[in-house]
Formats: sequence, structure tokens, C-alpha cells
Amino acid sequence: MPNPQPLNQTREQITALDKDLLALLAKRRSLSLEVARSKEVDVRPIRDTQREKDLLARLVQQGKAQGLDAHFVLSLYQSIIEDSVLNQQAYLHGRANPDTQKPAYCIAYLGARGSYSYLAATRYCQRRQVEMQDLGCKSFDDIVQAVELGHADYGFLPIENTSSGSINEVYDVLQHTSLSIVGETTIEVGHCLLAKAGTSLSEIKTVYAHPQPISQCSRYLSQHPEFKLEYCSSSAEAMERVTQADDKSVAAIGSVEGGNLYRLEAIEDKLANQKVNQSRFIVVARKAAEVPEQLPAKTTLIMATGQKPGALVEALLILKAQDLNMSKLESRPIPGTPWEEMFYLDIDANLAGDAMQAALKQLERITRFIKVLGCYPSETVKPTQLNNSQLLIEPQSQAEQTTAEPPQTTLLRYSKHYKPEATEISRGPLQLGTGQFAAIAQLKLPIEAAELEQLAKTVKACGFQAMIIDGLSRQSEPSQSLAHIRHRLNQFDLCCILTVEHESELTAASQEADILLLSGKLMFNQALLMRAGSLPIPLILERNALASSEDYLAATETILSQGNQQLILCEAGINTFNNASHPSLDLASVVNLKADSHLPVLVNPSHLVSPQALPAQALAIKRLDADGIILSLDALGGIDKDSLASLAGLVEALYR
Ligand SMILES: O=C(O)C(=O)C[C@]1(C(=O)O)C=C[C@@H](O)C=C1
Repeated sequence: MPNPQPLNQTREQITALDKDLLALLAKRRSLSLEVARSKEVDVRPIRDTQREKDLLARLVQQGKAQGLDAHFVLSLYQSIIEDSVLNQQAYLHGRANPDTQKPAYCIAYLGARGSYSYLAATRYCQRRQVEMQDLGCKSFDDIVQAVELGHADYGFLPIENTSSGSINEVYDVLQHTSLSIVGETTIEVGHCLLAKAGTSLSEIKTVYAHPQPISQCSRYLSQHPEFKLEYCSSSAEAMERVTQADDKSVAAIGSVEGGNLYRLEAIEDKLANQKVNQSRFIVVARKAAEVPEQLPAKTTLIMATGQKPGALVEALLILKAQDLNMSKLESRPIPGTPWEEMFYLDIDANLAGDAMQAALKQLERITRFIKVLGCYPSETVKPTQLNNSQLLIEPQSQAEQTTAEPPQTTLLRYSKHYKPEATEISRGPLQLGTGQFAAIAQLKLPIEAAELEQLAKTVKACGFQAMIIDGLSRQSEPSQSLAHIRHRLNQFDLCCILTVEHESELTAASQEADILLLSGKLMFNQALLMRAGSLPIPLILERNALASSEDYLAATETILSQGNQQLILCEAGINTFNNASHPSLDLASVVNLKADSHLPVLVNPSHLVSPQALPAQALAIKRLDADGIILSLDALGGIDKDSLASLAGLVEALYR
């Protein structure tokens, strides 16, 4: 084998090549801006997916000829195009709002330099090529106030995170502000353990962090029980405390970029529970902005609907009639009015468009309160994909075969096209799909017989019609005990629902339950779904927190195809962008399920919302036309007298 050239020499060549690559990328960027100028004149949409497909297919082919992997070329160019699209958007948005064209923006954000909010703001300014003057704030209220009083041009507020879900305090702040949302931006949140240079992991005793990163890195932290956690008001404060400490036993959770500002080194990285950990920020300003029609726009509004059944559904049907897609629906309590709630909606549309204007007029007529919080360019750039033949991983003949297949015309059994009338399921006192709203309590085994009897009596008195029993494997004598459990519940006129969490529990549970609940954990177990689908007993299929709505409906179809048509759907939280530790309540999905399917839909918000937010969320669930709610007694503060009393109040309000 010939001797390789000296390492230094090769590295120098790579360095020079990388410099050339950067120069070429910068040149491509300026050409992309030139395209934006043409599109401004011709009023053409920024995104041209056909052009992107052609370009990507050609590049993959050219790359392959030079030995480059197709997926590598594809993902590289997807991010180049994302950058190109976002730059064009920023340019055209600036042109449509001339008063935003200034050399510097003063930005109010949470924490100090180096916090994630600071990094998001920096990114926003860089994209617009303006200098950033930063104004670190201690709270979301301070940020809003700084902008309202004119101390800052823009405020940055984190609105959701892929691991920890929606940030409720920000939604609450938005209820009272006169500011408008004028932009959004999403950043990758790469949590690292930051310490003074030269520190080793074994030296760390104390970790400083903001509560959000602590919850987003819970899995990593649970592997280090030796760490003492100290909460800070921002990641910047955490880093500052490490810098100022006298010894090396302390570390902070923060980003590499943030750490650089405080001269801290990342001694561990990729701490977040989720591989993809992103935070979305909204940008607020005193004056609303206009979004040119070529840009993909989002409109955010808040509304309070009338206090009558079906009022929210009526509002959402207006959006449907105007063909407007709702990408987010959140519900928050109205402070001081515990049984009322405010809805936040993100709609994929331009406020100035005819559809949105018509929808707003109709919504005004049926709501008690409605306010547009802002219209801004959507920064979600969905990557254009190639099919397998374009990726050159499928022989041409096979590719032709695939495309030549006739379109699927089979009607899916869960859909309203297949069966327009609602499926009714009735078991003892529990009736679903009949237009009545059901309340179902949930309890974890083991439990003493006497305690169960007492509880069943109270739960019935609270107004519940059924009780779900979880944790069957914890009972010492399963079949014997299950028979007793059912008997006790039925004695108090409660329908007995047993949760199947393991495949082995299916047979015994199906013999003793009035209804079976298949835990979301089993949703991808095809064989089990098929077995359950052939049982003559009503089933509740819980949605897996990681499942897309397509996955969920496919699992539904598997059960129905086996003959069992007594199927109930159950939303119990999903990961906003794939999150296992803190699922959020997906109210938009409840709307879609009710619109598309004839099957009854239950919602279980127990582990997803705080006990304080529960009353408003429960009412929201009812207004979305869900068929019932599941309330876990364990999650809602146990089974003591006080918790049961507040639960009784809640159930009563739901029946009103
Ligand atoms: O060719 C265009 O129309 C562009 O805007 C440029 C570009 C690119 O960066 O290549 C960006 C966005 C379009 O969707 C297609 C291609």
C-alpha cells in the first residue's frame, strides 16, 4: 500500500475545500434572494415543489455518479432549500412591512445572553441581517411589558417544545396583551452538560438548570442520582452560576453555543429524552404585520364560545366549510372563571385572504369573544421528498409497477363514508355514541375489597357510569379477583372496564370485563389487535403516544376487519413532535376523529393537564363533541374525601 500523504497536508486541503464550499453556499444564497426579487414582481409563491423535486432528483443522480450516498445528498439539499425558503420569506416579509427595515432590533427575551430564547432571537436577526440589541428579562410578563412600553421592538416567547409540550404560561400571557404575533421561529435545543474547562463527569455533584431542560432531560438525569439539582430562572443563570463557582463540582444544562459565551465546555451532550428536541418561539410586536400572499401564512386567534353544547364544534365547522386547516388547538382556563375556557387556534391561512375573512365574520356571530393575535409567515418548511426510484434504490421496472397500481378505492370501515350514522355502544349504565356525555373513573390495582366497595359507592354518587381498572398483573389471583371486581362494580351500577396492558392478560380480562381497554402500549401489536377484533366484547383502543393519526386509524381498521364493530376510540395524549415523557392533549385530533369516524371517542386528560386546569379542559373536551371523559382517580390527587368532592363538582358541571 502506498504511504498516505502527511495528515496535516490532507487536513489543509480539507480546510481549503470547506472554505470554497462555504463561498459557494453564500453565492447560492444570494441567487436565491435574486429569485425572491423576481417572485415579488411576478407575485409567485415562494415554494415551487416541482422545481425542488427536479433539482433533488438530478442532484441525487449526479451525486451517485460521484460515489455519494443518495440519502446524504437528499438531506443536505433539503436543509439548503429550507434555508433558501426561509431567507426568501424573511426578505419578502420585510419588503411588505417597510417600518421593520432598520439596522438593529431591540429584542426582549427570557434570561440572559446564552439562554435558548437568546439563541432563537439571534437566529431571527441573523436571517434578517440586522444587528441585535438584547434585553434579557426575568419573566414572560416582563418581556410583554418591555415591548408594550416601547423598551424593545420585539419580544420572544417560547410557545411549545417537542419534549415538554405547550408552555401554558405563555398562552395565559397572550390573553391580556395588546401585542400582535408577527413571526415564529423554531430552534434545535441540543442540551449539554456544561462545566469549567478540564472538568470530568465524576467531579460533578450539583447541576444548575431551568425546570424546562430538567424535564426534557429527565431520562439522563435519572441515570445520575448522584447529581443534586438546583432550579434556575433561565439556562443563562445556570451557566452564570457555574462560571462564578469556586470549584469544579458544578455543571449547568445548556447549549454548546450558550456555553461558549460563558467559556464552559460540554462534557456530555445529547442529554434530551428525545432525539429531536426543538422549541418554537413566537415573536410579538406592538404593530401587526402584513404577510404577502406568496408566503405560507399562519393566523393565530383566541376565542370563547357560547356556553352551550356543541358551540365549539359549530365554530370549527365554520373553518372546515372555508377549507381552512387548523394546525393547533389549545384550551386554557379564563382566570377567575373556573368553569370557562379560552381556545387558542393556529390556522394555516393568511388573515387577509377571503376564506379567513369570511370565517372571522361568521365566528364573530357565534362566539362570546374573539381576537386575532396575529398573522405571520409560517416557518415550517416541509422537506420535499423523492420516491424510491428517484432515490435510485429501486429497479426501474419495479418502480413502474408501483406507480401503475390502481388507486385504492376501498372504503375504510371506521369512516363516516362507510357508515354515516354514529356507532352506539351501550353496556349497563354506560351509553356511548348516543349524544350523551359519559364520565368514567379510572383506578389502579391493587386495592382491598372493602376499599373498592366504598370507592365504587362514592364514584357512583359522583355521577360516573363506569370504572376502568388498571394494573391487572398486580393482583395476586387474577381470575378470581377479576370476577369479584366486576361483581362489586356492577352492584353499584357501574360498568366494569378492564385494561389490558400485556398480551397475556387478554383472555382472562375478556371473560370478566363488560368492556376491555387496550392500552396504547399494545397499539402496534398487530396479532393482539386481530385477536381482540375477533372477541364479542366492546373494546376501547387507546392511542399510542407516539402514533400518528394514520397509525391509529390503521390499528382501528385492523380490529374492525376482524368482525368486532363495538370499538371506542380513546385519546390519551401524544407527543407534540414525538415525545415519550410528557405527552400533550391533542384536541385537534379529537375534532378530526369526530369529523371522520362514526366510532365513539373518549378522552383521558388525567395525566396531561394539571388538576387546576382540569375543569376547563374537561369542558373543552365536552364541547368538542367527544362522547365521554376518563378521569384517573390516582392522577387527580388520590382517592381521599376532598379530591372526590371536587371530582363530583366537575362531573356535575359536565352534565349541566
Ligand atoms: O427556484 C426557485 O423558485 C427558488 O425559489 C429557489 C429554490 C432553491 O433554493 O433551489 C427555493 C425554493 C423553491 O421551492 C425552489 C427552489
